[in-house]
Amino acid sequence: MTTKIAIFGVGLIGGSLALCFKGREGLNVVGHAHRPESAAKYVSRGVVDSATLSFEEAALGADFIFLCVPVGMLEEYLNRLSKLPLKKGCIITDVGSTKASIAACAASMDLPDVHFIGGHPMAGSERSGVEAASSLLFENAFYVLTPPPGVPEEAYESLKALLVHTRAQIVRLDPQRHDEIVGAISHLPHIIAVALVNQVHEYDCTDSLYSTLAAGGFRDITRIASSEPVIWRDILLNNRMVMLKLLKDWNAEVSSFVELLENADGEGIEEAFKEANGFRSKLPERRKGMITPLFDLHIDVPDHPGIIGRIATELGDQGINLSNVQIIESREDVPGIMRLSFRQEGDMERAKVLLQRHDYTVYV
Ligand SMILES: NC(=O)c1ccc[n+]([C@@H]2O[C@H](COP(=O)([O-])OP(=O)(O)OC[C@H]3O[C@@H](n4cnc5c(N)ncnc54)[C@H](O)[C@@H]3O)[C@@H](O)[C@H]2O)c1
Ligand SMILES: O=C(O)C(=O)C[C@]1(C(=O)O)C=C[C@@H](O)C=C1
Repeated sequence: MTTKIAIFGVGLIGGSLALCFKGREGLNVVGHAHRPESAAKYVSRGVVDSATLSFEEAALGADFIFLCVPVGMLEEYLNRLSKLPLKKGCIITDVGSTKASIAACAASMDLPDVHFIGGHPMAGSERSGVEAASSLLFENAFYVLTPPPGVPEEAYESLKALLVHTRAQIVRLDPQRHDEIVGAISHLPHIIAVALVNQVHEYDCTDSLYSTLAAGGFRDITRIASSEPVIWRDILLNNRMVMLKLLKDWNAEVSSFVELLENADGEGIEEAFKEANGFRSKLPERRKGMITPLFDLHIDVPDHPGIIGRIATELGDQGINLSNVQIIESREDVPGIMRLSFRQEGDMERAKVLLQRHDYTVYV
C-alpha cells in the first residue's frame, strides 16, 4: 500500500521535506504548484514524484498534507481543504513559522475524520524557492509539533513516524508558547539584522567605505537580513503582538547600552559581554547537521598553499575522521583561522592532541 504525501508550496521548506520523503519505499510525493512553470521544475529537479496545478488532485486521496506556503496563505489553504472530501484519517500539517493563529483557525473548522497538527521545523535559510531545497536541511534540527487537545494519539504518532525521514528531533509544544519563544529567538533577530543593515546602508549612501570595510562581524550578524521579504512580512504581521512586546524589551536593552556609554561604564560593558558569553557558550551545539557540525576545533594557521592538505593528511594517517574544513577570514600575510569539524567527540579530542604536538595553537 502506498502512502500519498501532498506538498502545497514546494519551496525551500516544502521542497526539502519532499526530498526527505521521495524515493522511500511506500511513499509517493505529489507537489502542488500555483504556477505552471513551477510544476515542471519540481519534477525536472527530481524533488517530487509528480506535480499538479490542481488543488483537488493534489489533496484527494492524500494520507498526509503538508502546507508549506507563506504564513499569510495558510488559513486560505486550510479553508479550501476543509471543503474537499479528503481521505478518512488524513493528517494535515503545516510548516509555518508561527503556530497560534493556524491552530485557532483549525480548531474553528469542521474537519470530519481529518486531523490537523501544526508543525514548524526549526531549520531554514535566508535562501528561498525549490532551488534552495535540501534533504539535509532538517538533520539534527528541532521540529516543533503542536497537536491540539483531542487529536488522537495515533495521528500524532503517525506524523512523528513519517518525520523520522527528516532526521529532526520532534518537540511537542503549545502554539502560543511556541510563538513567544520563537518570536525571541528567530523573529526578533531577523528584525535586528534588517534594521542594522538598513542603518549602515544609510551611512553608506554618503560614504561607500562602510560597505567596503564591512567584514566578519557585520556579515555574521546580518546573513538573515537577506531572507525572503514576503515570507517575513507574513511571519511578523502574524506574530505582531508578541513582536511588539519583544521590541519594547529590545529598546530597554539598547537603552541600557546607551547608559553604559554615557557613563563611560567600562565595568558594565565588560559585565554585559561576560553575561552574553556565558549564556551563549551554554547553548546546545547540536544543531543542523548540514550547517553546524557537531564538534569543532579552531587552529591558527599561516595562510599558505598546501596547509589544508597537510593537516588533512596528518589526521587521516592517524585514522581521525574529519568531516569538514574551513578557513575563516584568511588574508595574505595574516594568520588565518582554520575550522576543523568532526562528527565524533573522540576524533576531535585526538585531533587536538595531535595538532598541539605539531605546535599548532588549538581552540576548542
Ligand atoms: N525560510 C525559513 O527559514 C523557514 C523555516 C521554517 C519554516 N518556514 C516556513 O515555511 C513556509 C514556506 O517558507 P519557505 O522559506 O519555504 O518559502 P519559499 O518562498 O521558499 O516557498 C514558498 C512556497 O509557497 C508557494 N506559494 C503558494 N502560494 C503563494 C503565494 N501566494 N505567495 C508566495 N508563495 C506562494 C511558492 O510557490 C513556494 O513554493 C512559511 O510558512 C515559513 O514561515 C520557513
Ligand atoms: O537559518 C536561517 O537562515 C533561519 O532564518 C532559520 C530560522 C531561524 O530563524 O532560525 C528562520 C525561520 C524559521 O521559521 C526557522 C528557522
